[in-house]
Amino acid sequence: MRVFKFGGASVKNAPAVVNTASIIHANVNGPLMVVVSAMGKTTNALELIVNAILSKQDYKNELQRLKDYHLNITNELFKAEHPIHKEIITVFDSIDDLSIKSFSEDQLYDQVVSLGEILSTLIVAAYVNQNGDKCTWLDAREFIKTDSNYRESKVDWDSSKLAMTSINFEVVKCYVTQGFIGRSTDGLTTTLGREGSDFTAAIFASCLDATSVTIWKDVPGVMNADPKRLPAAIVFEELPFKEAAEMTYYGASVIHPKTIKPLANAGIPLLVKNFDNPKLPGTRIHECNVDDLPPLIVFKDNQCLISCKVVDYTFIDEAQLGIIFKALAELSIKINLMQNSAISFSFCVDFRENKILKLIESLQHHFEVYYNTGLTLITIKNYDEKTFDFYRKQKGVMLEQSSRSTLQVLIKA
Ligand SMILES: Nc1ncnc2c1ncn2[C@@H]1O[C@H](COP(=O)(O)OP(=O)(O)O)[C@@H](O)[C@H]1O
Ligand SMILES: N[C@@H](CC(=O)OP(=O)(O)O)C(=O)O
Repeated sequence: MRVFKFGGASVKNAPAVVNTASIIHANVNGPLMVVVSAMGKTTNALELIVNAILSKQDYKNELQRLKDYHLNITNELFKAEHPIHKEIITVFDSIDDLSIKSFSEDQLYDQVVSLGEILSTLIVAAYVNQNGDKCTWLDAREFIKTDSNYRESKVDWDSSKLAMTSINFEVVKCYVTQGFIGRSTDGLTTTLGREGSDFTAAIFASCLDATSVTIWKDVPGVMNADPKRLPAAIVFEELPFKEAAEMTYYGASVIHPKTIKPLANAGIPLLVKNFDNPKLPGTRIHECNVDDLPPLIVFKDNQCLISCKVVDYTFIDEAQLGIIFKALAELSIKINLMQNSAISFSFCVDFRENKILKLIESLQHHFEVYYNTGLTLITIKNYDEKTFDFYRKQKGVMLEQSSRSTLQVLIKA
């Protein structure tokens, strides 16, 4: 059994859905589990709608725009009498009901934002069937069981695996299901964190003991840098799980960071392939050794550098670090780079405004706090002399750190 995952770019408009269906067609004899994300930038649009509902602002225009976007796609793909148009309208109508229910902010977020994946999978499943291939729409929430930590839910692996024993590939060869979403024990829809559909593919693969996972992207495979940043980047034919895990940890957005662990633990290869050119070999991530990997460069934008300086010339010690780490843990903020001197501790984190302002406020009770935003963290794994010199000499370096294999520089662009 194999798992395919199609992201937002693979289903961003009608021709993209047709292309996705053609890739499914070539593999539909299965057994196949197809995981699909929301179309294009739908999740961002649904976030705007949730924010408008929460701040009691008008959300109807944005909702109409998103509804039109989906209905334009169904109008291009299906005849007027096809039931899909009505199904899509029903999903959009449900947002009005959700907006007046007494959910917490995060619960409301998950109930609304998860609808992007419901919409896309209804359309893809209907189109694959119209195309003459048999596939069954599967509600991922019946199988991906999570805790109640809305927006960033943790998977209950045992319950999910148990639920998946009812999936029968003898009866149905091809299922189409949603990435990114699950269900809590409270019975409400949950989400697994932004860009979490790759992770969903890994969960299904691990629980169903798949032979491989293929994630279909707009790039020819995993490259030694984001080709949008470095057009000369080269494609890896194969990569060890360890290298891929580290790349994602440093911020390479081509694969969601939680995807690698379940696959590596189960020994399930991860293939990254190009949806525009499925014949290209792509990248195979598996247990292997690759000698002489080229320097691997990861750019992580929207970084914030925070420096905590002691106020009375005490040296930075374990107690002071304890205060800083406790504040970070309470807000679930991950450090991307850190460095200490005698009287100050500096660290770099993703700039999520709400959380960071709360963090700074809490740290100001103990330290003089300085911070800079709008920074980019560049990580170069397996650097050579040329890349090492080049990135250290970038303009605006604010912090720099290197080990025997990895150089990190934080720059103000
Ligand atoms: N090392 C890398 N190799 C290939 N693509 C990368 C890399 N780092 C970042 N990317 C970016 O990842 C994008 C694909 O991921 P993403 O946009 O999340 O796809 P989707 O949402 O369709 O799943 C590419 O368009 C590319 O710009
Ligand atoms: N639609 C969700 C989940 C996801 O993984 O999307 P994509 O596969 O397009 O990155 C998001 O945008 O966060």
